[in-house]
Amino acid sequence: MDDPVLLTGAGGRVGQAILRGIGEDHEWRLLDREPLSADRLPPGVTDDDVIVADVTDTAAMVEAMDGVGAVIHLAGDPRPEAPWNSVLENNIDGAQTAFEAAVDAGVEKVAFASSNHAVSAYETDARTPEMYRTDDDYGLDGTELPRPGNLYGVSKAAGETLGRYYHDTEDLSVVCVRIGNLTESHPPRNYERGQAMWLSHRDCAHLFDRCIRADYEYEIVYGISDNERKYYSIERAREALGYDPEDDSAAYTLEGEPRDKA
Ligand SMILES: NC(=O)C1=CN([C@@H]2O[C@H](COP(=O)(O)OP(=O)(O)OC[C@H]3O[C@@H](n4cnc5c(N)ncnc54)[C@H](O)[C@@H]3O)[C@@H](O)[C@H]2O)C=CC1
Ligand SMILES: O=C1O[C@H](COP(=O)(O)O)[C@@H](O)[C@H](O)[C@H]1O
Repeated sequence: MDDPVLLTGAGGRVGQAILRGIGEDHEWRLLDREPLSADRLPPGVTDDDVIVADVTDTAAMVEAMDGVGAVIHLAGDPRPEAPWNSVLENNIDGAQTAFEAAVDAGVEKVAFASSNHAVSAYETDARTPEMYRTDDDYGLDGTELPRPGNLYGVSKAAGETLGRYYHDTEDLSVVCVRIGNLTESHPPRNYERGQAMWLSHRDCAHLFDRCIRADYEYEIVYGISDNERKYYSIERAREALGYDPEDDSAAYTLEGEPRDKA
């Protein structure tokens, strides 16, 4: 596809993992409410391609979407403990503004950054920590109802529902990626939950590349690496998007050391 991709929240952890991995593979328009320093821009992207704006600003969002082929919507409050006023404004209002602006501008597809916290209440006391281990069969595949464990998770479930609404009423192609736990270089240390839902930087970049390139209607997929410990299925991401991850937290010790060097 030749049209630029709008990436909101471009200066954050997920945005930078995407740009470092596939920054040279697409034309970009980058949006964040914080200015982006030159070291956060991929080669060929200049300040002219950067918009400093809040995702709740309708006029700025409509302008940012002009001529865009696809949107990766990451901007929001990522804190599991975030208070209601923040997730209401940044995550729910922000997502609604992004989807509506995409429709207004005739954008074809939107990838929405959802979260494991949209379903974290499935991790009951009776199921944990066993469900984080390889010898346990309990799993989620994206067809289950949301079951948030906090208000941040509620906001992500709301974003998924907004995506469903804009798909059904406006024919917008929407993929909701329930991202696990993104860390660089090694999985989260001494944290079984984090190792079960690890998303490496290169798998993150590849997954969102597939969100830009694949054809889909409405999808909910899990965004994790191919971890041996996983309780989230990545089959739908493979089938609908052509996701083919390379990493597995089992290649590291619980302390995060590569096993071939341990
Ligand atoms: N990092 C992770 O492991 C996970 C992240 N996610 C989701 O992915 C998205 C990105 O997360 P991170 O990169 O980790 O967060 P981050 O905090 O590192 O980056 C978020 C970026 O969005 C910008 N932003 C926040 N609110 C904004 C607003 N109202 N308008 C414009 N820009 C705004 C911030 O300035 C920041 O650059 C979030 O929606 C988060 O909920 C979901 C699951 C796991
Ligand atoms: O949605 C998110 O999830 C990850 C993993 O959650 P955690 O509670 O196990 O740390 C979190 O690190 C990230 O900040 C958040 O946006």
